[in-house]
Amino acid sequence: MSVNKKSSVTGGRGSGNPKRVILFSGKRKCGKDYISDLLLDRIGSNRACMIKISSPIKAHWAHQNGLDLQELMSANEYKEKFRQDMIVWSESQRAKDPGCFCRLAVDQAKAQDKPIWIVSDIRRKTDIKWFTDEFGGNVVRTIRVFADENVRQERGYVFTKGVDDIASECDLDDVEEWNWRVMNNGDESEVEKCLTTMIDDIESIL
Ligand SMILES: Nc1ncnc2c1ncn2[C@@H]1O[C@H](COP(=O)(O)OP(=O)(O)OP(=O)(O)O)[C@@H](O)[C@H]1O
Repeated sequence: MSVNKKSSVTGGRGSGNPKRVILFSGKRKCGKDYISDLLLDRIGSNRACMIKISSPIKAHWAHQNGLDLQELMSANEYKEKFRQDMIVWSESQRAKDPGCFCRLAVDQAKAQDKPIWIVSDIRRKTDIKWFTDEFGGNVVRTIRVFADENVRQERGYVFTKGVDDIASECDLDDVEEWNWRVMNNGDESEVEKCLTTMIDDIESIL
Protein backbone atom coordinates (compact mmCIF):
# COMPACT_ATOMS: atom_id res chain seq x y z
CA MET A 1 0.00 0.00 0.00
CA SER A 2 1.13 3.50 -0.60
CA VAL A 3 -0.20 6.53 1.15
CA ASN A 4 0.15 9.82 -0.64
CA LYS A 5 0.87 13.22 0.88
CA LYS A 6 -2.79 13.89 1.51
CA SER A 7 -2.97 10.62 3.43
CA SER A 8 -5.33 8.97 1.01
CA VAL A 9 -4.94 5.35 0.00
CA THR A 10 -3.76 4.44 -3.43
CA GLY A 11 -2.97 1.11 -4.99
CA GLY A 12 -2.85 -0.92 -8.16
CA ARG A 13 -5.89 -2.40 -9.85
CA GLY A 14 -6.87 -5.66 -8.27
CA SER A 15 -6.11 -8.00 -11.12
CA GLY A 16 -6.25 -11.74 -11.38
CA ASN A 17 -8.37 -14.51 -12.76
CA PRO A 18 -9.95 -16.37 -9.84
CA LYS A 19 -12.30 -19.26 -10.50
CA ARG A 20 -14.19 -18.69 -7.29
CA VAL A 21 -14.30 -15.72 -4.90
CA ILE A 22 -16.09 -16.45 -1.62
CA LEU A 23 -17.18 -13.38 0.34
CA PHE A 24 -17.80 -13.91 4.08
CA SER A 25 -19.87 -11.49 6.12
CA GLY A 26 -21.60 -11.41 9.49
CA LYS A 27 -21.92 -9.42 12.67
CA ARG A 28 -19.01 -8.91 15.03
CA LYS A 29 -17.74 -12.14 16.65
CA CYS A 30 -20.12 -14.34 14.65
CA GLY A 31 -17.10 -16.40 13.58
CA LYS A 32 -16.19 -15.16 10.09
CA ASP A 33 -12.47 -15.69 10.69
CA TYR A 34 -13.04 -19.03 12.38
CA ILE A 35 -15.00 -20.51 9.46
CA SER A 36 -12.99 -18.89 6.68
CA ASP A 37 -9.78 -20.23 8.30
CA LEU A 38 -11.29 -23.73 8.35
CA LEU A 39 -12.20 -23.38 4.67
CA LEU A 40 -8.68 -22.26 3.73
CA ASP A 41 -7.24 -25.13 5.70
CA ARG A 42 -9.45 -27.69 3.94
CA ILE A 43 -8.87 -26.31 0.41
CA GLY A 44 -5.16 -25.81 1.02
CA SER A 45 -3.01 -22.76 0.53
CA ASN A 46 -1.64 -24.17 -2.74
CA ARG A 47 -5.10 -23.57 -4.27
CA ALA A 48 -6.68 -20.91 -2.08
CA CYS A 49 -5.68 -17.68 -0.46
CA MET A 50 -7.12 -15.57 2.32
CA ILE A 51 -7.97 -11.94 1.62
CA LYS A 52 -8.82 -9.56 4.43
CA ILE A 53 -10.32 -6.20 3.57
CA SER A 54 -9.28 -5.03 7.03
CA SER A 55 -5.64 -5.84 6.30
CA PRO A 56 -4.70 -2.67 4.34
CA ILE A 57 -6.71 -0.58 6.83
CA LYS A 58 -4.82 -2.05 9.78
CA ALA A 59 -1.47 -1.86 7.98
CA HIS A 60 -1.96 1.83 7.39
CA TRP A 61 -3.18 2.42 10.93
CA ALA A 62 -0.30 0.49 12.51
CA HIS A 63 2.23 2.33 10.36
CA GLN A 64 0.81 5.78 11.09
CA ASN A 65 0.53 5.21 14.82
CA GLY A 66 3.48 2.95 15.60
CA LEU A 67 1.23 0.01 16.54
CA ASP A 68 1.85 -3.73 16.42
CA LEU A 69 0.28 -4.97 13.17
CA GLN A 70 0.16 -8.65 14.24
CA GLU A 71 -1.72 -7.71 17.42
CA LEU A 72 -4.06 -5.54 15.37
CA MET A 73 -4.77 -8.44 12.97
CA SER A 74 -5.56 -10.91 15.76
CA ALA A 75 -8.91 -11.58 17.46
CA ASN A 76 -7.82 -10.15 20.80
CA GLU A 77 -8.67 -6.99 22.74
CA TYR A 78 -5.91 -4.90 21.19
CA LYS A 79 -7.77 -4.20 17.94
CA GLU A 80 -10.93 -3.17 19.79
CA LYS A 81 -9.12 -0.13 21.22
CA PHE A 82 -8.51 1.23 17.76
CA ARG A 83 -11.59 -0.04 15.94
CA GLN A 84 -13.56 3.20 16.06
CA ASP A 85 -10.69 5.38 14.83
CA MET A 86 -9.94 2.93 12.05
CA ILE A 87 -13.60 2.96 11.00
CA VAL A 88 -13.72 6.76 10.80
CA TRP A 89 -10.54 6.90 8.75
CA SER A 90 -11.48 4.02 6.45
CA GLU A 91 -14.94 5.46 5.81
CA SER A 92 -13.38 8.71 4.63
CA GLN A 93 -11.23 6.72 2.19
CA ARG A 94 -14.19 4.65 0.98
CA ALA A 95 -16.18 7.81 0.33
CA LYS A 96 -13.50 8.82 -2.16
CA ASP A 97 -13.09 5.37 -3.71
CA PRO A 98 -15.46 2.56 -2.60
CA GLY A 99 -13.20 -0.16 -4.02
CA CYS A 100 -9.91 1.06 -2.60
CA PHE A 101 -9.53 -1.48 0.21
CA CYS A 102 -10.78 -4.41 -1.87
CA ARG A 103 -8.14 -3.62 -4.48
CA LEU A 104 -5.38 -3.21 -1.91
CA ALA A 105 -6.40 -6.33 0.00
CA VAL A 106 -6.21 -8.42 -3.20
CA ASP A 107 -2.78 -7.00 -3.95
CA GLN A 108 -1.49 -7.53 -0.41
CA ALA A 109 -2.70 -11.14 -0.34
CA LYS A 110 -0.79 -11.82 -3.58
CA ALA A 111 -3.98 -13.54 -4.64
CA GLN A 112 -3.40 -13.28 -8.37
CA ASP A 113 -1.90 -16.74 -8.87
CA LYS A 114 -4.48 -18.66 -6.78
CA PRO A 115 -7.77 -19.94 -8.27
CA ILE A 116 -9.78 -19.74 -5.04
CA TRP A 117 -10.08 -16.53 -3.09
CA ILE A 118 -11.57 -16.43 0.39
CA VAL A 119 -12.46 -12.93 1.57
CA SER A 120 -13.12 -13.17 5.29
CA ASP A 121 -14.60 -9.79 6.16
CA ILE A 122 -16.77 -7.92 3.70
CA ARG A 123 -18.83 -5.19 5.35
CA ARG A 124 -20.38 -3.08 2.59
CA LYS A 125 -22.64 -3.57 -0.41
CA THR A 126 -19.92 -1.79 -2.34
CA ASP A 127 -17.53 -4.64 -1.39
CA ILE A 128 -19.85 -7.18 -3.04
CA LYS A 129 -20.30 -4.87 -6.03
CA TRP A 130 -16.57 -4.38 -6.46
CA PHE A 131 -15.78 -8.12 -6.56
CA THR A 132 -18.80 -8.83 -8.79
CA ASP A 133 -17.95 -6.03 -11.23
CA GLU A 134 -14.31 -7.06 -11.29
CA PHE A 135 -14.62 -10.84 -11.62
CA GLY A 136 -18.23 -11.54 -12.62
CA GLY A 137 -21.34 -12.83 -10.90
CA ASN A 138 -20.57 -16.40 -11.97
CA VAL A 139 -17.34 -16.36 -10.00
CA VAL A 140 -18.49 -14.64 -6.80
CA ARG A 141 -20.33 -16.44 -3.99
CA THR A 142 -21.52 -14.85 -0.75
CA ILE A 143 -21.89 -16.44 2.66
CA ARG A 144 -23.51 -14.94 5.73
CA VAL A 145 -22.41 -16.23 9.13
CA PHE A 146 -24.98 -15.93 11.91
CA ALA A 147 -24.62 -16.32 15.67
CA ASP A 148 -26.96 -15.33 18.50
CA GLU A 149 -26.04 -12.20 20.39
CA ASN A 150 -25.38 -14.06 23.64
CA VAL A 151 -22.97 -16.40 21.83
CA ARG A 152 -21.20 -13.45 20.26
CA GLN A 153 -20.97 -11.87 23.70
CA GLU A 154 -19.35 -15.02 25.08
CA ARG A 155 -16.78 -14.58 22.31
CA GLY A 156 -16.02 -11.03 23.43
CA TYR A 157 -18.63 -8.91 21.66
CA VAL A 158 -19.70 -5.81 23.55
CA PHE A 159 -22.09 -3.41 21.83
CA THR A 160 -20.14 -0.23 21.13
CA LYS A 161 -21.79 2.97 20.01
CA GLY A 162 -20.11 4.40 16.94
CA VAL A 163 -19.01 0.91 15.91
CA ASP A 164 -22.00 -1.42 15.96
CA ASP A 165 -24.67 1.10 14.98
CA ILE A 166 -23.08 2.55 11.86
CA ALA A 167 -22.79 1.50 8.23
CA SER A 168 -19.54 -0.43 8.53
CA GLU A 169 -21.29 -2.98 10.78
CA CYS A 170 -24.88 -2.62 9.51
CA ASP A 171 -24.76 -2.01 5.76
CA LEU A 172 -25.29 -5.70 4.95
CA ASP A 173 -28.02 -6.31 7.56
CA ASP A 174 -30.83 -5.84 5.03
CA VAL A 175 -29.31 -8.07 2.36
CA GLU A 176 -31.44 -11.18 1.97
CA GLU A 177 -29.78 -12.89 -0.95
CA TRP A 178 -26.82 -14.96 0.18
CA ASN A 179 -25.57 -17.99 -1.70
CA TRP A 180 -24.95 -19.74 1.61
CA ARG A 181 -25.86 -19.16 5.25
CA VAL A 182 -24.50 -20.82 8.36
CA MET A 183 -25.58 -20.68 11.98
CA ASN A 184 -22.43 -20.67 14.10
CA ASN A 185 -23.77 -21.00 17.62
CA GLY A 186 -21.43 -23.81 18.59
CA ASP A 187 -23.06 -26.76 16.80
CA GLU A 188 -20.08 -27.97 14.81
CA SER A 189 -22.28 -30.12 12.56
CA GLU A 190 -23.82 -26.92 11.13
CA VAL A 191 -20.36 -25.59 10.33
CA GLU A 192 -19.31 -28.93 8.84
CA LYS A 193 -22.42 -29.02 6.63
CA CYS A 194 -21.66 -25.56 5.30
CA LEU A 195 -17.98 -26.35 4.75
CA THR A 196 -18.95 -29.49 2.80
CA THR A 197 -21.30 -27.45 0.58
CA MET A 198 -18.62 -24.87 -0.14
CA ILE A 199 -15.90 -27.47 -0.74
CA ASP A 200 -18.16 -29.47 -3.11
CA ASP A 201 -18.82 -26.27 -5.04
CA ILE A 202 -15.11 -25.47 -5.21
CA GLU A 203 -14.10 -28.98 -6.25
CA SER A 204 -16.71 -28.87 -9.02
CA ILE A 205 -15.10 -25.86 -10.67
CA LEU A 206 -11.41 -26.65 -10.14
N1 LIG B 1 -17.69 -22.54 16.03
C1 LIG B 1 -16.77 -22.07 16.87
N2 LIG B 1 -16.19 -22.89 17.77
C2 LIG B 1 -15.24 -22.44 18.64
N3 LIG B 1 -14.82 -21.16 18.70
C3 LIG B 1 -15.35 -20.29 17.82
C4 LIG B 1 -16.34 -20.69 16.87
N4 LIG B 1 -16.68 -19.61 16.14
C5 LIG B 1 -15.94 -18.58 16.59
N5 LIG B 1 -15.13 -18.99 17.61
C6 LIG B 1 -14.18 -18.15 18.38
O1 LIG B 1 -14.83 -16.93 18.70
C7 LIG B 1 -13.94 -15.82 18.59
C8 LIG B 1 -14.50 -14.82 17.57
O2 LIG B 1 -14.55 -15.46 16.29
P1 LIG B 1 -13.96 -14.75 14.99
O3 LIG B 1 -12.72 -13.99 15.28
O4 LIG B 1 -13.89 -15.81 13.93
O5 LIG B 1 -15.18 -13.75 14.72
P2 LIG B 1 -15.28 -12.61 13.62
O6 LIG B 1 -16.69 -12.62 13.11
O7 LIG B 1 -14.19 -12.80 12.61
O8 LIG B 1 -15.02 -11.33 14.54
P3 LIG B 1 -14.65 -9.83 14.13
O9 LIG B 1 -15.89 -9.26 13.51
O10 LIG B 1 -14.29 -9.22 15.43
O11 LIG B 1 -13.48 -9.90 13.17
C9 LIG B 1 -12.59 -16.38 18.17
O12 LIG B 1 -11.79 -16.57 19.32
C10 LIG B 1 -12.96 -17.74 17.55
O13 LIG B 1 -11.93 -18.67 17.65
